[in-house]
Amino acid sequence: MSTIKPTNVINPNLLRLASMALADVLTGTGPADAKLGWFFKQNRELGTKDRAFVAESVYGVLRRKSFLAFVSDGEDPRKLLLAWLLRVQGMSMRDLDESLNKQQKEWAQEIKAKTPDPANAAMQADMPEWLWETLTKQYGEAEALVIARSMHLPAPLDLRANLVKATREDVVAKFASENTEVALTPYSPNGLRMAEKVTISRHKLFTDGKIEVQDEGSQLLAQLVAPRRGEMIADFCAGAGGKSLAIGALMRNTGRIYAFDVSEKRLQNLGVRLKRSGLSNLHSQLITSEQDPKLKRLNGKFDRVLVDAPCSGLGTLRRNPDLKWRQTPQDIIELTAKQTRILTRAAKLVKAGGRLIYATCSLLQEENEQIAEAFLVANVDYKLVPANEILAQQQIELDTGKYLKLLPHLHQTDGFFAAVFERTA
Ligand SMILES: C[S@@+](CC[C@H](N)C(=O)[O-])C[C@H]1O[C@@H](n2cnc3c(N)ncnc32)[C@H](O)[C@@H]1O
Repeated sequence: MSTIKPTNVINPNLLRLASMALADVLTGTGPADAKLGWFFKQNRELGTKDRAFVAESVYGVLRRKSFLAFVSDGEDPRKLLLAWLLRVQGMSMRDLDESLNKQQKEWAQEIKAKTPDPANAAMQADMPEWLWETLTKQYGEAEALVIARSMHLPAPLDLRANLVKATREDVVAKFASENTEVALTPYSPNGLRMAEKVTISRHKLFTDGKIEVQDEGSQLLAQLVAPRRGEMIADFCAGAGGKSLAIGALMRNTGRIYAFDVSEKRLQNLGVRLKRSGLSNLHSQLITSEQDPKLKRLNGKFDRVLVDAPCSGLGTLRRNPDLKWRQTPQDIIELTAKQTRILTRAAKLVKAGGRLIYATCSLLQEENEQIAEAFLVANVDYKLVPANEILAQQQIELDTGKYLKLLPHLHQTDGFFAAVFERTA
């Protein structure tokens, strides 16, 4: 839904700046969020509203790029931006009249006149051909289209109450006292969903560590790990610690969590979040790869090992729409090989009777079911534990079968997949 108020925001200079930011992002040479961060550093004079406009328009164009390229006859960022305002945001020529020069007004007329062929499903889905074909093979055309379209909308802002410092009720009461509308997430017992986007990073609840930003789906993965107090847990691909922190809180700061990752920068971010969280049961450890010799002494030591594997991220297109244009079929082949290597190594860390949880934020069977099934064939000392049974034990009413499979249009979360294996010997 548009938050842009044309009359008080858009002006020719802002359109120019947004086009520049978009041009940079469209080079595809790096993630959109990093490119935008760099752009804002170069343009420090931009105020909050102007930044919001630039970010919203860049992400808006990325979500609908193939449709917008069709109606604007190419990938000129100035035309794409105009097309987004007119054809996606529903602005009229009158709304934009004072912001456009003569040439832009001519472009706008042309953009308004073009209509794509309604039978072109890949354009309706707004995906590259290879991805659209893969999804239709997997889900059938009708469901693939619903999934693709659900990714055209931005994600809501989800929070997790940090049980070490506050209950969900405390957090709701605080927001209510400020007249900030917030709903309880339907599945995660500790989650909250903001009715509107707010700048949460300066809110006292956030700076005090009583809340964290975390998609409800990601919170559910921590629930699927089902850690018990006092246990030894490994988060093998911990990144900036979204799931490690949620697991630590579920354990009420008892036991020990090892947060491994190959990225020093991500582990540094985890350190900042860890300080705010008040947890003292989390130990982060940089590794060189899944074969790092440091891991050897930990073989067979863990009750739970989570592998939140590096993946295509195609389940997060609401937040990272650039991924659908940046990923290639070759990337998927390389990722699946890496996922298998990481899962195979991480499995050695699990003790007999312990569990290994494999998770991705991908929509593709190649990265999900196929990895899980091949793992079970190659590792006869593991058996599958149905995800629906684990969630039911946690009093979470969510049954997606033996695997956890979350989709935005069904669960209002990012797209996630998870499989749980138990070590039998
Ligand atoms: C999906 S992200 C993890 C997100 C994180 N678990 C969270 O909840 O915020 C995948 C992570 O795997 C890490 N990674 C990539 N290759 C790895 C490897 N060989 N061993 C361990 N971690 C790896 C990446 O640096 C990245 O942080």
